[in-house]
Amino acid sequence: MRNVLFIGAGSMAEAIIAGITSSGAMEPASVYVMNKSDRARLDELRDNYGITPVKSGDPEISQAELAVFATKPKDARQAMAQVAKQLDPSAAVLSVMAGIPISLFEETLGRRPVARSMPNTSATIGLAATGVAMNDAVRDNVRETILSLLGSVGLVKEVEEDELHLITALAGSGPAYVYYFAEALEEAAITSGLCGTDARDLIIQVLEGAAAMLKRRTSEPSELRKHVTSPGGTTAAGIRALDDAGFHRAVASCIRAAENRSRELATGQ
Ligand SMILES: NC(=O)C1=CN([C@@H]2O[C@H](COP(=O)(O)OP(=O)(O)OC[C@H]3O[C@@H](n4cnc5c(N)ncnc54)[C@H](OP(=O)(O)O)[C@@H]3O)[C@@H](O)[C@H]2O)C=CC1
Ligand SMILES: O=C(O)[C@@H]1CCC=N1
Repeated sequence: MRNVLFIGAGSMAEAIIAGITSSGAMEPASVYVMNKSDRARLDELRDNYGITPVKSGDPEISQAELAVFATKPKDARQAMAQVAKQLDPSAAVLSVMAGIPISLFEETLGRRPVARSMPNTSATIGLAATGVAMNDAVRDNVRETILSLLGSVGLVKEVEEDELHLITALAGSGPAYVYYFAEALEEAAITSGLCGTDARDLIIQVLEGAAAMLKRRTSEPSELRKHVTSPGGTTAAGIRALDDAGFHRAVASCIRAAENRSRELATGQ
């Protein structure tokens, strides 16, 4: 892929730009970025990553082989309209927007290869967990390019388009749940008397250690939990308190609410 155009220059665009430029998947100068109006933001991305800011009407738009749509879902139609006349008919589309269906790109930008993905902000450090669905105009070479581009910023699973709602709830939003859990742990630790720095350092190490243990895949999560839980001990008391507070129910509601919201976004709500 020679030239990639990002339409939208917010946190998700930056996470992917950081990932693909630092991994060497793309030459920074071949990465073009446009937004709605925030020129200072484009300059910041240029200074940090060496990418090329562009605006509507610039010739780079018609040179793009891949257009990455990364605006908020509510701005999707306007963003498509902004480049529709200039995009080359053979340019492929990669969307990272929650809820926006492949069919909307086909209707607005004409029949062309479209991949709809759901990465997450851990793309910044090459650790995204991404789901992607593609239309049948995507040929093998474009599929490989898209999978390798997304693969350069983390793990990628090719899925059916309808599954992306659940993947958005689980993996797109997922880092926020972990940060929220970290916030809650830190608040509890500080309230109970630990200093902020110690609490933060210990929590980060707990999360990193537990993720690394899970990643070895030598034991099920429930087995790993049992190894920590001595009968009549502290962990059992803590888990009982989580269960009494409806932990499983809360997590299930969280995923269901996020999945439902993704389905609503697909209908323009
Ligand atoms: N944040 C996350 O964790 C994740 C987000 N996503 C998806 O990524 C998308 C972007 O989210 P996020 O990066 O957080 O959003 P941000 O609000 O950070 O960024 C949105 C960007 O879109 C630009 N924009 C708005 N309208 C237009 C337009 N008409 N033409 C060109 N650019 C436009 C904005 O420009 P300006 O500032 O000039 O208005 C801004 O650069 C969303 O659809 C979200 O669902 C997916 C996975 C994870
Ligand atoms: O909250 C959102 O809508 C976006 C999609 C997944 C993560 N952030």
